[in-house]
Amino acid sequence: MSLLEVDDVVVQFGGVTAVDHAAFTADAGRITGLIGPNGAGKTTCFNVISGLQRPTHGRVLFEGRSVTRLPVHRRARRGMGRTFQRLEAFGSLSVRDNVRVARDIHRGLLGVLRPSAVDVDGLLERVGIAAYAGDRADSIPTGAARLLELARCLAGDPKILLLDEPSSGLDESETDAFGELLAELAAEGRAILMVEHDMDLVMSVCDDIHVLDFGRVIASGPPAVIRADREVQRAYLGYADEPEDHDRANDDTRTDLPAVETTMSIPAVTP
Ligand SMILES: Nc1ncnc2c1ncn2[C@@H]1O[C@H](COP(=O)(O)OP(=O)(O)OP(=O)(O)O)[C@@H](O)[C@H]1O
Repeated sequence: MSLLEVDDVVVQFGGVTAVDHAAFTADAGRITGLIGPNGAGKTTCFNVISGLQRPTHGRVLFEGRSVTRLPVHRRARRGMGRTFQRLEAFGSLSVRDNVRVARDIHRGLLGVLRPSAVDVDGLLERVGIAAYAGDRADSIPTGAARLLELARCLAGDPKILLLDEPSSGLDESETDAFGELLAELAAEGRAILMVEHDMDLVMSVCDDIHVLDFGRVIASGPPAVIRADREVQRAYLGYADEPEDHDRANDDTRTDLPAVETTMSIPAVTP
């Protein structure tokens, strides 16, 4: 049984079908990528999983039980943690206090009665932003703010981490360190489901990948399978059968993923 199961989910906004009978899973101890072109329905799926969006049809199962009708905070209590594309920290609080607040909110009344085992400074150290602990959250670089989001999420000790564009704003060495941290978090038994546009990161850290296009899951599998999938290549690049038309693919306005072109283009044919 998978920790998280998205079962035949449909989301309609008026006449727009944002998610179209999507079904996929995320397992404990594994890193799962949810990828797809802009507007494919990735964030809407995250909203359905975390409880911000009620699906028009379908279910979300967590640990084998439906959470489809549970509000956000009750899903969080069950062990679902989420970061957002837009940074959500309290700007006027220090980095350390932001994580403290996240930890205490998660624990609710219990937090007042019993000290938490979550070591806030240890968490800052772990995600690599201990140097900013005393700084106001709105004064730190974007990459550090992105890692603060992760620390705030980890403060609730989630069983699954739902990460929305977690590497945006990170430089190359920060992204490498971030990939290693994700692998460690998964090795501890957490499930990680991430929406991510950096294909180098996705292809190097994910165990499983689900590809959405126009709200439908068009492919699921390990990175090597996804990389070779012709429908995925078509969805991302606008071509699959005519590699000589690469320049035309570059003009495809639905493709804003330059990293994909280097990592997912059809391998050159050697004579
Ligand atoms: N609240 C809304 N009302 C109407 N349409 C919406 C709403 N939210 C999303 N959509 C539409 O649903 C579709 C899926 O959007 P969504 O943001 O989930 O895609 P995405 O894959 O996360 O895109 P991106 O990579 O650009 O963040 C898009 O066509 C979008 O315009």
